[in-house]
Amino acid sequence: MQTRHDIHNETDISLLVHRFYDKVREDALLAPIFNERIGSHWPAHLQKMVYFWQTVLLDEQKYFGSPFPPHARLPIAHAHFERWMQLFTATIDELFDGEKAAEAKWRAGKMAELFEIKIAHHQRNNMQNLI
Ligand code: HEM
Repeated sequence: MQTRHDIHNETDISLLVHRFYDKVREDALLAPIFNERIGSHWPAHLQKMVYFWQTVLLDEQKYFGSPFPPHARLPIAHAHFERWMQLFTATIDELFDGEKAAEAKWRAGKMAELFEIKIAHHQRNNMQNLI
């Protein structure tokens, strides 16, 4: 078996991103949510996510967006975040091993937690506006 190494460069990030979203696109819970929004723009989304993780993990400033707003109105809750994290963790563990690999899982977990709280807040406020 090939030994796993740490995440070092853009090639590693690109492999991580492509493998992860391959899993997402095969997942019965997550695929419809992503496909509904992304439609035929998968190549652009994947490129953006490579830039995002390059920025977060390698300190190469390639992503200049705001990560949260596109998620605010997605019809997702705890189960979706749990599955997202399972697939992300499985992808990292299959491909990499090391400090950056551990940091990727840690950062993803923190962002997932934050997004989940903000989305739940957003959903509650929207409900209140309807009453
Ligand atoms: C169940 C969990 C999640 C779902 C269903 C989800 C779904 C999506 C979708 C559909 C988009 C594309 C939006 C668009 O192009 O209109 C997107 C963008 C993005 N997602 Fe997620 N996401 C999830 C979790 C996360 C987490 C945990 C992170 C961070 C680690 C993350 C980071 C991003 C970033 C950086 C973008 C690009 C934002 C931009 O356009 O600048 N997502 N996500």
